[in-house]
Amino acid sequence: MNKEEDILLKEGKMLPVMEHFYTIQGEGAHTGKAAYFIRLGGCDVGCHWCDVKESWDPTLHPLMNAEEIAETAAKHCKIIVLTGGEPLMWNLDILTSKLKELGCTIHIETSGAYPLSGQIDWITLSPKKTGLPKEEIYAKAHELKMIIFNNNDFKFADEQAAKVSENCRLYLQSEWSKRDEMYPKITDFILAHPEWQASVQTHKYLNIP
Ligand SMILES: C[S@@+](CC[C@H](N)C(=O)[O-])C[C@H]1O[C@@H](n2cnc3c(N)ncnc32)[C@H](O)[C@@H]1O
Ligand SMILES: Nc1nc2[nH]cc(C(=O)O)c2c(=O)[nH]1
Ligand code: SF4
Ligand SMILES: [Mg+2]
Repeated sequence: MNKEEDILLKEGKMLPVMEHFYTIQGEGAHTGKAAYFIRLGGCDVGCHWCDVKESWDPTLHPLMNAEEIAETAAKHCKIIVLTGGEPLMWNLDILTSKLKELGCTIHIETSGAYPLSGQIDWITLSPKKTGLPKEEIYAKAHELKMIIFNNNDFKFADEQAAKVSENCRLYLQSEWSKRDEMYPKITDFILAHPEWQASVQTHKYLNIP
């Protein structure tokens, strides 16, 4: 990245966009709703099971004008999901203020490993041991979505749940390749701890993006 691009990124005027698409939210509290997804490149959290590793290197994704991407998204629908990669690596101020001006509700999918920026209406926090959330985001999260890859992840889920607000919804989602092994365990866990709910990556069953 050259100096000029670096400045535009810091100001949030340009963002590395890996892909943007209109689909149905597959996970969490808003499952089943039409939403426009904007997937930003760049992540250094390093989950070995990440289902979008192609997003990690931000230099592989074209820089797009933040206001233009907002306009494109808002033409399709009014629920916009910012994801990645790790969307909070970037300054989201310009993108989100344009989306707000266009009447959108803005959701974010984040590990919380970087400081919050922009105007966000719904925060889905999915903490990772390899890059723990910044302390400030716990109180602001609307849903906590813990990925269960192995048995130790139930303990990590409980520890993270102790840090969010009382109103925050709590979800357990199996890591996709472990779903046959982990959903029976998630079921038992939820029956014993009914404050938790199950989240399934429904878009993968529907064969949609
Ligand atoms: C690809 S991440 C991008 C947003 C952000 N970096 C994060 O991790 O929250 C979007 C969501 O997918 C989840 N996820 C990623 N890979 C997964 C997998 N193999 N199985 C289940 N969920 C996965 C993440 O935990 C996160 O909730
Ligand atoms: N349909 C659909 N729903 C999703 N919810 C969170 C996703 C993500 O990758 O952040 C995602 C995704 O990639 N597709
Ligand atoms: S934090 Fe999100 S994008 Fe980054 S590696 Fe983990 S799941 Fe993938
Ligand atoms: Mg996904």
